[in-house]
Order: sequence, then C-alpha cells, then structure tokens
Amino acid sequence: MMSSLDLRGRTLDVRFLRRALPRAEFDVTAALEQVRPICEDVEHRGAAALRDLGERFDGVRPGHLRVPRAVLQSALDRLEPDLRAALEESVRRARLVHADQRRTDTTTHVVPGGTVTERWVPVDRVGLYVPGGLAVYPSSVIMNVVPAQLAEVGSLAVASPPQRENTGEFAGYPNPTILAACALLGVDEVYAVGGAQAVAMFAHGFVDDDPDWGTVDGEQVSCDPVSLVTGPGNIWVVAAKRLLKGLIGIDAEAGPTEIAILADDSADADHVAADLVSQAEHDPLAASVLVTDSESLAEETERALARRVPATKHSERVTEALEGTQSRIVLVDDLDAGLDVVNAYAAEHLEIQTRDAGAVAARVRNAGAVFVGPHSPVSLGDYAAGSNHVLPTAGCACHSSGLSVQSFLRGIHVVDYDEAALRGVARHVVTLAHAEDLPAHGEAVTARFGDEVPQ
Ligand SMILES: NC(=O)c1ccc[n+]([C@@H]2O[C@H](COP(=O)([O-])OP(=O)(O)OC[C@H]3O[C@@H](n4cnc5c(N)ncnc54)[C@H](O)[C@@H]3O)[C@@H](O)[C@H]2O)c1
Ligand SMILES: N[C@H](CO)Cc1c[nH]c[nH+]1
Ligand SMILES: [Zn+2]
Repeated sequence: MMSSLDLRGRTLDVRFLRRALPRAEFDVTAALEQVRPICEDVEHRGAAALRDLGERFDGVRPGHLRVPRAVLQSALDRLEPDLRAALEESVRRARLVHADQRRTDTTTHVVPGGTVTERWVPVDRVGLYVPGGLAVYPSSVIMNVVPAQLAEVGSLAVASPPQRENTGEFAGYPNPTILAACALLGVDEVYAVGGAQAVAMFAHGFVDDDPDWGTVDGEQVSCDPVSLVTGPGNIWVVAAKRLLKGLIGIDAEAGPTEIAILADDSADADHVAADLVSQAEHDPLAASVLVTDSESLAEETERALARRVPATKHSERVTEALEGTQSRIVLVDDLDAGLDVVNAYAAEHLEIQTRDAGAVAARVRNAGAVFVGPHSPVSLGDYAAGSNHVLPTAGCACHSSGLSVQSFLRGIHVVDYDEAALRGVARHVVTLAHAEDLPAHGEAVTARFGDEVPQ
C-alpha cells in the first residue's frame, strides 16, 4: 500500500534528502494560479462573488454571508452534552498551555538615560479560518480562537465553508458544531465563506448590498479588512494565504496534514499503522511517512495497514493519501540516520516511537510538533493535549512555528534617549552614517548639538 524508499548505505546530506524525500506532486505553487482569479473576483465583486463561489465550490449558495447571532446561540443550545463537555475540556487545556506563552514587555537600560522597551502589541483585527470541506473542524475554532483571545486581539472574525447538508435554521451556514464552538468561545462574527475566497474576503473586506440578504441582526453586513489571517486549510487555502501575504500577515502555511513517525523495532506496528491512517484521513494530499531502521517493523506495519485501511470509514481517501507520492516507508541504517531524515523532512507532526524516546526527541530540530513515546499519538494533540494543532506543513517547520499567542503579537521597539544619552553615542552614529554614504543621517544627530559632533 505504501511504497518504500530505501536509504540504507547512502550518505544523507540535506541536499540529497531534500530531493529524495516524498512530497505531493500538486503543491502550493501549482495551486497559486488557480486561486488568483478567485481572489481577484472577491476583491472586485465582493459579496456577489462570495455567493457565486460558495455555490461553485461548496455546492450551496449562501443567503446571509454573516451568521446571525440567534443561529450561533441555537447551535450552542442544541449541542450534545458529551460534545460540549469534550469541547470545554479541549478549551480548558488549550488555555492552560497558551496562557503560559504570553510575553511581558521588557525595558533594557542601554546607558543611563537611554532605554529600549520591547512592547508586545496584538494585531488590531484577525481573520481565523476554520476548514470545512472533506471534514468539519470545531477543534480548529478552539486552536485559532484561544491564542487570539489570550493575545487580547481586539476584533476577531471566523470564516468556514457553508455546508450543503445543513437544513432548517442552519441552511447555508457552516457546520452547526463549528457555530456552537464559536458561540462557546464568545465569537459572534462568523462568515459562511470557505476556501481561497475566505482568505480574500478577510484581506479585502466587503459590504453586502444585496437587497434580500444584505442585512443581519438589523444591520447591513460588512466585513472590515483584517491585519492577519490564521488557520489551517487545504491546498487552495494555503495558496491564497501565500498569494495575499503582504497585504495581510499570515501564520505558517498550515496545509494538508503530515505525520512522520521515527520508530525502531520496539514500536508496536499496529499503533504505528493506526497513527499513519489517522492523519491520512484528512485529505488525499495528506502525507504519512514512517522512518525506521527495522525491516520487520516496516513489514508488520504494511500488514497492519492492509487490515486497517479497508476497515476505516474514509478508506478511499486514506488509500489515495497512503499511495500518493507524498507517503513512504523510509528505511535507514540506524536511528542517527533516521534523525537526519526526519530533520530534513521537517514534518508537521513527528512521533518518536523508539527506545528512550525522550532522548531521541531531544535531538529533533525540525518539526511542527513532536509526540514522544507510545502514549502520545498525534490525534491526542489534534484535540486535547493542550498543544496547538495549527502547524506548518510542506517542510515549513524548518523555519516556522505552529500557531501560538505569539502569532498574534508584534514586538515594537520603543526607543527613549535623553540628551546626554544621545550625546554619548553621537560620534558613532555619525561615523556609521558616513560609512554608509548617508551623511544626512549623521546631520540629524549633529543638528541637536549646534551642527557639531559632540565628543
Ligand atoms: N496543518 C494544519 O495545521 C492543519 C490542521 C487541520 C486541518 N488541516 C488540513 O486542512 C485541510 C482541510 O481541507 P478541507 O478540504 O476539508 O477544508 P477547507 O475548508 O480547507 O477547504 C474547503 C474549501 O476548498 C475550496 N476548494 C475545493 N475545491 C477547490 C478547487 N478545485 N479549487 C479551488 N478551491 C477549491 C472550496 O472553496 C471549499 O470551501 C486538510 O488538508 C487538512 O489536512 C491542516
Ligand atoms: N491533524 C490536524 C492538523 O494537521 C488537526 C486536526 C483537527 N481535527 C483532527 N485533526
Ligand atoms: Zn488530525
């Protein structure tokens, strides 16, 4: 079911590994040209484009683009108690972990009379994307909203695709569980817009002048542009984020899910197979990669996959993901070589299922999140470990982090020098200004000292 890649006996330098390691054929670059006209349409035609694109890509034409408050409340009222309890526990744990991420402002006394303060300031307004195509993701409401709220972002809006299966009061809106999760967290600005068009909506904003549908809760619907868009999504969502980056800030590119597992012969092959399948069920483009120095574990995992895959609910999607070019069983000489491979791959999720897993995990340098030992499967982190599940994919974990409170803050340096402190450093500023052939920079300092360089 999964093809093998035998790297035994090879020299594993990063350049070789970058070419050899599995990646999907259809990537973000390929999707960019497909989302460009979608984003331009939203920029130019606003609400009318959002309705047309909903009909085209989600199979349902939304009426109200913004979800009325009563519909959000009703979704929460109707939530099954078990599901509400699970969401609340997930929120509680996420808040515990994310509250510890809050940075405090620091003031450095560089010289007497001269300070630099680093102030951590939240962005003014953020757009949070919650996927809802092949699966629905109330857990992603939590992963987006909890850190944004702890960062004290003043204005936050959620977008998620309208669901064609919805009926009655929920017709044309996102999945009711997503609406309930928003209501649970006190988010009342929610849009029935998915995919690339949601990212474009957040970037450009819109005013809805539709005579039948343009008014919600007694007010004309309008979405103000945001400063930052965060959240996971499929390849088209990621492509739109990359396209519009600059106009908006984005978090990491959190696209089709990946799991890599570094395992030795102590690992349980059935657990390894279950975890590979668990993430493959997200998307036909999802990547599942096993890296092992044990031929027998590789063979047993294959046998376990042959049992599990036909029996799982989304068997077709899982099969496509596991058989795709992005998924492989990689054989290596030993765990050191395995670490080279997983560090070069930079998986969104990396499980360590080896002897002395903690020590092996400590040697991981590139991963969105690391799951240590036999009792920390990725799906624990997806829902209820307290960690964030919005994580960088496609190798971006070598330079980017998962979503956190920090993602919503900017560090602003506040420079405050008095005259004596400026006098003390003036000659160095003038020297550097001349070295860069930018003498006016130096003159801006000497102007304060009678056009002389103070000594
Ligand atoms: N990396 C992470 O942190 C993370 C977390 C959760 C989920 N995910 C990933 O998020 C994704 C969710 O995907 P999904 O599809 O279920 O929901 P989604 O909401 O991301 O995508 C659905 C939208 O895709 C758009 N779309 C569908 N086909 C299109 C096409 N041919 N051209 C242009 N746009 C098109 C539609 O507008 C639709 O609304 C999965 O890939 C999953 O693995 C990633
Ligand atoms: N594994 C996903 C991150 O790539 C997150 C998720 C949400 N629901 C289930 N799984
Ligand atoms: Zn998952």
